[in-house]
Amino acid sequence: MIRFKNVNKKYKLDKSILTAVKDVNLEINDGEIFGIIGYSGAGKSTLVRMLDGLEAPTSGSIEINGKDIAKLSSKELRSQRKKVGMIFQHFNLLWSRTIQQNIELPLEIAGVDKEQRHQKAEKLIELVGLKGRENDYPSELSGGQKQRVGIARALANDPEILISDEATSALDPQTTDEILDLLLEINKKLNLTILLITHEMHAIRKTASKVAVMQDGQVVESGNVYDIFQNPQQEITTRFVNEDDNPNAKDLSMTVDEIIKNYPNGMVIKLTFKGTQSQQPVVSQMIREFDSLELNIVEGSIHQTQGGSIGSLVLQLLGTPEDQNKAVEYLKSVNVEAEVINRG
Ligand SMILES: Nc1ncnc2c1ncn2[C@@H]1O[C@H](COP(=O)(O)OP(=O)(O)OP(=O)(O)O)[C@@H](O)[C@H]1O
Repeated sequence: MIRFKNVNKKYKLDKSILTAVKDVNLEINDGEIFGIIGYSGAGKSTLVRMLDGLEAPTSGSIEINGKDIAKLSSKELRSQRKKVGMIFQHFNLLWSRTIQQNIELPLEIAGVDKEQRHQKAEKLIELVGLKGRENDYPSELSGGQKQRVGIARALANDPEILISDEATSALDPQTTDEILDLLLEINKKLNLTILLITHEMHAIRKTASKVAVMQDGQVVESGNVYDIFQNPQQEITTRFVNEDDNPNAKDLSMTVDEIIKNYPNGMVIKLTFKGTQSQQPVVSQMIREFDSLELNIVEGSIHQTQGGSIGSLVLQLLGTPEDQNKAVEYLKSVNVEAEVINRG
């Protein structure tokens, strides 16, 4: 477990003192993906530097598995730092080294022999999906592939914690999603604790189970990602949630009148998902259950969080009126909110 206890970090400037981190208290459980979100200057990197032992808090403490990092001897700190892997926005790869050599670098520094280094790098290359590219140079890779090398290198020393510091900020949306999927896979496979530092709520929604929102050095809101998406308390959190095109923040693109005009037949219903684990089986089960039932998707916007699906789906149900009614009852019985917009 990682524990930030009343952590403050102040910097002495020429004529004043700048508080970069103020009274931060956080607990991050083993194996959890924990997001820290904030705009530039919020104090995220300062937190990370303190967690990696590069800087000490001005007051308060940061503990990893019960040990205060600031109190470790330099030898203990070196061995502790091996347990923390880092990936960065600009990858920080060595351009004169091949992919394999980049991944082997931390093992070389740790004094691991050549054969073991090779074996380990091969496994990691496979894990991050870069088999066949071992002898390429970073300049020959796309941004997403470079980040895969960064991830493999960060895992070389079998860390317990992976810090992702804006690791997807330089990538396009599709590549971002591929890297986030890889982080999720690694988290599950290796039971790795991942600290996801970002200014993108999308990255948090897709991967993290908990999140802390930082502003001016303080954690202004924290909790389960799903709850925070449903009900943000602070203005800044609402802004982040809306930036992610949150389906809760938007009404349907068609008005009810337009829906009725465009879909005059059958029954039109709006389903609202609030943390449903999977909406597809619910809908396909419903069609299978009632023989005469057919459906058209009118519109919808559903996003996935680690706590389940959120959003809404408007469906036109065709079939006997009896089956339409039974379908609505069925949806209610599986805890899906179903509002009848129109009966044709
Ligand atoms: N070594 C330092 N000396 C003085 N001030 C610093 C130092 N490091 C950070 N700061 C200040 O602390 C505040 C928090 O900076 P920090 O880099 O932690 O924010 P951030 O959320 O990581 O932003 P970014 O994403 O832009 O890096 C900023 O006002 C910054 O100018």
